[in-house]
Amino acid sequence: MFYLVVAVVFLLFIITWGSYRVVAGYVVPPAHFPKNVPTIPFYYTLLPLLKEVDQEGLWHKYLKKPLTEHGAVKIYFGGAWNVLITRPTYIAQVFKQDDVFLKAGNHVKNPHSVLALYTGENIISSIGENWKRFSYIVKPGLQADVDTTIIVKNAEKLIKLLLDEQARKGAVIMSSPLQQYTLANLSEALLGSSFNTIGNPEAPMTKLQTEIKPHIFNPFYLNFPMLDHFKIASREEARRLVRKFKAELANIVLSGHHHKHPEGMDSSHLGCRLVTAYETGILNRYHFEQNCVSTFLAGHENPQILLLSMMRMLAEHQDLQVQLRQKILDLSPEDQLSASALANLPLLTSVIYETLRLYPPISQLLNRRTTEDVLLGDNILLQAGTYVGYNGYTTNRDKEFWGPDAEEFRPSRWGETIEDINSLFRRASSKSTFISFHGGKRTCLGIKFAMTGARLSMSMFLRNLEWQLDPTWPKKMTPAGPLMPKMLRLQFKKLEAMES
Ligand code: HEM
Repeated sequence: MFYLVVAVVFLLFIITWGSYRVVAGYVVPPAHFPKNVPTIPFYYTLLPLLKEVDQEGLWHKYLKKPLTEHGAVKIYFGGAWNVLITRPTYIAQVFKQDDVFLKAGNHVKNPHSVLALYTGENIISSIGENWKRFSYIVKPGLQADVDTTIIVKNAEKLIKLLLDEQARKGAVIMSSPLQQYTLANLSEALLGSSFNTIGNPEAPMTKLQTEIKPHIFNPFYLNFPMLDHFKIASREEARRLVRKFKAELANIVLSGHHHKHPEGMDSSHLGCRLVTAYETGILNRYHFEQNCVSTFLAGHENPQILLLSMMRMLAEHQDLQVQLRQKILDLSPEDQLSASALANLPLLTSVIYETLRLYPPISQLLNRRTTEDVLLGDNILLQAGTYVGYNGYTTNRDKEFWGPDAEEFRPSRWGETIEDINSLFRRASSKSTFISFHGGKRTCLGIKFAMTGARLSMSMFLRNLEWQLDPTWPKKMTPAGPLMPKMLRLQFKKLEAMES
């Protein structure tokens, strides 16, 4: 009997200890993580699961103080503990020591997850020879001039759609029309095919995205990707949708583009380069699909979010909307639709940069892992294998660089002339105090397309429309994932130019 009791007690002890170790493995950071960096409580990551939250509200309550005081925190996200950094000098170090802080995308972190099936190995997530090969294919296509008449024509369609919606409902929820618009620009101007999205919510690319997104951004699986090891019915459905989406996207790019550019890899057209690379075996089917997906996501989501935030800012700052509209109308009608003339309009560029500074679409990114023990700054020791990421929302508001009003929307801080504005952009990027486009060797390759699209779109909107916030919009940001105004609702008025 005595031995039975001892055995039971021993067993209970082992079970309790084992469970504690498993739970503790999640709830507290690993022992080798730096002790001189504060820890964000584990439950922070679960808040979007428990109640309705707003990313900006969460930032003010939990992240702002420790991040501004220490420049780094330990945080649980994506099934692992990470060191999240924000101090510009730390970020500059990470961008510079790219091989020590090596990119580690979802396909490396959680290869079994639905997220990894979705994003996979592509130009954004890859490293080494694959990254060089993908860059060789994609970079010239993104650096070439695009046919801007496509963007103008799509903007005309969008404006009609917004006015119809306004007439029918008295206000417009902006995310879906802007997604349809940026998808049309991406497919027609960059890929040379057509997703046929504007005014067509049933278009396969829009519909599949709408179905996939709740699975991908489900905070439960984002935080506990290990659950994707199990055959859960909803996750199997998510896998089916992701596979369908990838196959359909690849087929649209292939069939929409076939033989349009006979010059193959000498072409500077992105769609042509991707298709030729696949047809000549430079890319296998997997890498072709994943690079189509990364182009699809980066190429439409970020521009969509930028337009959402910018329209919100101009709705909240009516004086600026009037001023910017006047600057555009002061240009000749041709220049109002010319990418180069608009690039020389200081106020337009400073409004875009200021929006991106305060509201970087990718506000937090945890996608690096140290390949060796390394000292971050003077005194934060990171062991090999530590996941590292950055929070651009905090870094872009660095008071030492941007001044005491760093949290205010003030486009004039960028300067009055286009030379001053561009020079501050370069200085802030090189000092890692403006990281909305990332930085260093892995800087965003789509800046030119994004800026051209944003300038032309704003010119078209301002020439034809006046807008304000719908007074019932609750001014909330998305709870997690890409940072944008949640369900932004605007009210539009048609301007005279439109009627003629
Ligand atoms: C406002 C618009 C945009 C913003 C704020 C933005 C931001 C970013 C950020 C933060 C990264 C780093 C991502 C990471 O490391 O995971 C990135 C990389 C990249 N972006 Fe963009 N992006 C924008 C538009 C675009 C567009 C329109 C394209 C066109 C397809 C594009 C293509 C890329 C590519 C190819 C990379 C990978 C560069 C590399 O690793 O070599 N981006 N972008």
